[in-house]
Amino acid sequence: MTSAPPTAPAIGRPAREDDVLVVRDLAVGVHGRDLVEDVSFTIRRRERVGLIGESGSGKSLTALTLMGLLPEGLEPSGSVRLAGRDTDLVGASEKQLSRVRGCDIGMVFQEPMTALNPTMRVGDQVAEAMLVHGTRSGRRAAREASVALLADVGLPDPAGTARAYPHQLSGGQRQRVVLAIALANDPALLICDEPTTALDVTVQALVLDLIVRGVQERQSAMLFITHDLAVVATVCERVLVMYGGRVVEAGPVQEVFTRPRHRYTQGLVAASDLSMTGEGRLPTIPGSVPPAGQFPAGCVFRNRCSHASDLCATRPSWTATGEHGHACFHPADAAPADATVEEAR
Ligand SMILES: Nc1ncnc2c1ncn2[C@@H]1O[C@H](COP(=O)(O)OP(=O)(O)OP(=O)(O)O)[C@@H](O)[C@H]1O
Repeated sequence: MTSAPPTAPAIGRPAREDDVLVVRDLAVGVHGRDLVEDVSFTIRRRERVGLIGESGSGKSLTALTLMGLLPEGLEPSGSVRLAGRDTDLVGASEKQLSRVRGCDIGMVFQEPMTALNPTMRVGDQVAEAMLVHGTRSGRRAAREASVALLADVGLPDPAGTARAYPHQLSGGQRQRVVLAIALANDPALLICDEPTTALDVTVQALVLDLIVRGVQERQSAMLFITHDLAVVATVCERVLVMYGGRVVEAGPVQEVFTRPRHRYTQGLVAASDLSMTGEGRLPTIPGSVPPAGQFPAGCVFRNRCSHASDLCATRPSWTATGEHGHACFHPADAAPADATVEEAR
């Protein structure tokens, strides 16, 4: 077994040339307490990574930090680097960040209406995204490309849809417009935060399919935030599990979901649709997520964990076998670790 210094668990893999996003020791603080802490991971080209955890785990704050969109008063620290950009996105100026957003990083959030301008035709909004970042020269070329892109995301009558205002479209159609805008400049990374949660169940699968197709065609990487483990199992190859503002487990989806090691992940999987057998009720994780700043010291999950011992009052180090790592003193199904912390980073 190898162990990390208790204050800085490493989550990730060896650095590689095809790393698109490298996040190191990311934290988000407010009034002297950390809402997100020690978050480190990498995403490679074409890789689709899920970020899961209950409400209040720190998923959205992590994503907002990557894009420089944290609300006023929240302080990021650590480092976020994108392939091809010299600047660290943590601490970058608004000018630098706005070049990255919409060009290197595309974004799809839960509620499409908040991402769209209600007073502008949707075709113009897609064209604008291309013009702002200079990937199309000339309004006419951008307009033509925007209609093609609206067709690409499966909108019927793309030329007619381009002339519509957001309120004239259904929720699923609006989210497809947002996806078209997010993909307009062939981003290196697409970040999706619960992109289908607000949609009618009948269109959820369609939008998921379009998202996956969109990133595959552009060879983009994706970070996909959701509560829904079944969705992660469908669209992602790798998963990060967050709890209490930290990543507690990470690895290939199939491995993490079939052989979870952290007791929190084990609870999430048992309580998810993945465990649905058609009989009886799913178990739940005892207790609830504490408010930010009220997680226990040491292992953040220990006050809800039936395996917790005195050891858990100290911070568990990050332990990895291959690409599957966890931070838990009493893991389930623990194979012997084979990676030192430096190797795992
Ligand atoms: N502006 C803020 N000021 C203070 N605390 C905040 C702020 N924004 C979020 N938090 C707190 O930080 C913690 C993490 O929030 P975050 O939104 O990242 O969780 P999440 O895992 O994305 O949850 P959900 O799935 O519900 O979106 C929560 O306890 C939340 O209340």
